[in-house]
Amino acid sequence: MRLKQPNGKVAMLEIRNVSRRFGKKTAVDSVALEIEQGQMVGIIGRSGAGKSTLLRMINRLIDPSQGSIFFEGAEVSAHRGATLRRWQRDCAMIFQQFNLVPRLDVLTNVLLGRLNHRSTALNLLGMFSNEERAQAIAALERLDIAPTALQRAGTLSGGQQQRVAIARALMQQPKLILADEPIASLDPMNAKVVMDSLRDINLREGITVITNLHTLDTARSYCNRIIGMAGGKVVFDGAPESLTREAVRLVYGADANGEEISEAITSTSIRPERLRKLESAGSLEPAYAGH
Ligand SMILES: Nc1ncnc2c1ncn2[C@@H]1O[C@H](COP(=O)(O)OP(=O)(O)OP(=O)(O)O)[C@@H](O)[C@H]1O
Repeated sequence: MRLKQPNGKVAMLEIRNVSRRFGKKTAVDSVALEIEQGQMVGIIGRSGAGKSTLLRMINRLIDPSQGSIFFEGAEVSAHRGATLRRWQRDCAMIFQQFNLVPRLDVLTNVLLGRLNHRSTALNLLGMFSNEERAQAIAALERLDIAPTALQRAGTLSGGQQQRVAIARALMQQPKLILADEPIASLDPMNAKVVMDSLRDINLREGITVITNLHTLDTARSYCNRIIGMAGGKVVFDGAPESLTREAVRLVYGADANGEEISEAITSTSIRPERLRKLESAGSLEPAYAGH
């Protein structure tokens, strides 16, 4: 059965009372969410709040200890074999550390996004059609990195590697993109390029994007829905405008001195004015200023 949202729309992704335990530790605790097609969702929370574990369960990199996950009415958490591979094709994942094959060239890395679309025999032969190659080049052009196509992926900067990972995700022709801290290893300028690319894919193709973010202001700037997690539970779920100071405190709690966590601490900000302030305070290399 597919649940109707309060606005009458049908939820595309339903997470029904999902929990995940690791030994005695409950990483995700009875999470229930419904996400409509086309949303750009940011998941925020302190380190250890359960954000990665939640994304990994959606993609089935790990299994829930309890509860179930549905996508377009089918129970993702029960998929096995070919059905599971199809789901992992429909649900592309982007990681903080890019997860490219560094010794392979960029074009081949992007073509790897097609693997779950093809027969095992074709994959063993390692042959890609001209059409697939043209699609891969188009994906690289879209991300403005086509000139790197024949370079080894490992020689690219972090920002370029993440763009290759996004191009590879596009090659999967996914219905959903999950991004696990996609900008946590990037400088502010590259972080902006990567977030702009994800937003562009969300807006132009209508692909749902769910992304874990360490930085509150990035979630506010790019997402139309923010989910706040603390201690494995969802403690906030709403539009960026309703993420009040009180809600932020609920998500991030208090620091060791009992003081409220300021928004600056949860921010690497990709806004120029903040960069200038950080630079003049001596906490940022001048090279980042002006982006
Ligand atoms: N494979 C695992 N084995 C044991 N404990 C785990 C495992 N994966 C996660 N945990 C624990 O589950 C909790 C939630 O971890 P998770 O990585 O989901 O948090 P997070 O919010 O994504 O944090 P971060 O932002 O640091 O990645 C943490 O206490 C973590 O130590």
